[in-house]
Amino acid sequence: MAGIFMTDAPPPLIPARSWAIIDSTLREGEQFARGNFGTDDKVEIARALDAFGAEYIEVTTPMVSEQTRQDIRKLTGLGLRAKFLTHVRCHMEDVQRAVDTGVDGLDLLFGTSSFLREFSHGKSIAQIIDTAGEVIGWIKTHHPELEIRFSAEDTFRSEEADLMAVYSAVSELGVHRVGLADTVGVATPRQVYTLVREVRKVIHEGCGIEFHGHNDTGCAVSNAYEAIEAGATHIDTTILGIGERNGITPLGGLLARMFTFDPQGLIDKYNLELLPELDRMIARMVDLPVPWNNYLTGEFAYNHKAGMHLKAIYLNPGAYEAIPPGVFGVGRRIQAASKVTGKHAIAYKARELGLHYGEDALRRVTDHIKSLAEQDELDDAHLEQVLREWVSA
Ligand SMILES: CC(=O)SCCNC(=O)CCNC(=O)[C@H](O)C(C)(C)COP(=O)(O)OP(=O)(O)OC[C@H]1O[C@@H](n2cnc3c(N)ncnc32)[C@H](O)[C@@H]1OP(=O)(O)O
Ligand SMILES: O=C(O)CCC(=O)C(=O)O
Ligand SMILES: [Mg+2]
Repeated sequence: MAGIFMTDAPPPLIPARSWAIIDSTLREGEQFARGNFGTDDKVEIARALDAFGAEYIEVTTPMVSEQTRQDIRKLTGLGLRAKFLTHVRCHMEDVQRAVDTGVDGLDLLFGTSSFLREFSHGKSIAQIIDTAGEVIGWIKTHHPELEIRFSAEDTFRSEEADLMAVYSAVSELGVHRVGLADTVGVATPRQVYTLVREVRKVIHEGCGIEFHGHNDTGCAVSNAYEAIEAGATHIDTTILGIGERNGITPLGGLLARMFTFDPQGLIDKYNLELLPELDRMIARMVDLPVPWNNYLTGEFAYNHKAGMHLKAIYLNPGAYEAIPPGVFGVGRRIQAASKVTGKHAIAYKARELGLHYGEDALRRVTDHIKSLAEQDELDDAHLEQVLREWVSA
């Protein structure tokens, strides 16, 4: 057994240092149905993400309103360690407004699918490349200190030849990162893996690759994982996954997935025990509960109930847990008094109370508890009462 990770851990397949989080709760999260953060909320979110250790915080474009522009200035003036990026259209006016906000970089985007070319901005691929040249050239001349990312919005419904033309053009213009966005959540993990590998071939060596994945078909976490496996360097997340429609890769889901490959790397990089606070903070701000089955922090994410599980859990929690909850600041709940319980769990509970049963008595009290629980769940007090009554029966 190797420490808290229960097994002779294999060497990490994907080192945590090979990728970074761009948390977009303050951008994509503002596009969530109930994401309407005031200035104080934004400051609280940014400070919490910074305390957690998020490498980047993405904020909404200053084009939204004068208040948004002032809020960005306030956030970038907080002196946080996390870098701020603002998400702007690949458009001169937007960029010129954005460079004044104190951010560390600009996340440019331009839709490349036929849907967005026809129904959003109306530009051809050649016009997109020309505009990108003008905009990126201007930023590099006037603000060489800024990180520049260029994303082909709706990447996974775009023609591959168009994508390669756009990505190689912006790479030659010297962007720091290119973005692949699964804007409508339609990509499969294999498509994400393949496309990231293809994009890597047409961009310069030091160019990062960012992945942004929506969760419409339930693949946002798997797709982010495949992107990393294929060589992506940055993943967009939001706290609780909030975003347009049903949202994007949740921070907690990404952490859970990646923890299994390099636990120590994640522990070194982030203050993981702050995750429950982050989830609760956003739940409060959007006035919704943390989902019961939320990754790591949901009320029942670490609830153990079946007798076969409980027997093993008491001996070694790793038998039925991939990730030790304590690392993420959460506890486990052992639900021993249910109809699906078994004698080992009951014996364990009894021992905790200093009670001991012979084998026959243990079988009988277990069956009694199972039949009581058929009618209604027993709470701990009721279980204790039954165990005490039956030991002397
Ligand atoms: C998938 C995503 O999440 S992308 C990010 C989405 N984020 C946002 O929309 C940020 C919040 N948006 C806003 O506040 C507003 O939409 C603004 C300020 C950006 C623009 O507002 P308006 O000028 O009123 O335009 P409106 O929102 O109705 O339409 C979108 C405009 O952006 C243009 N556009 C869309 N994508 C791009 C792009 N990548 N580069 C340049 N222009 C673009 C459209 O052509 C349209 O402009 P048009 O009226 O000249 O055709
Ligand atoms: O800029 C990006 O890469 C992502 C934009 C976005 O939110 C999306 O495409 O869903
Ligand atoms: Mg999005």
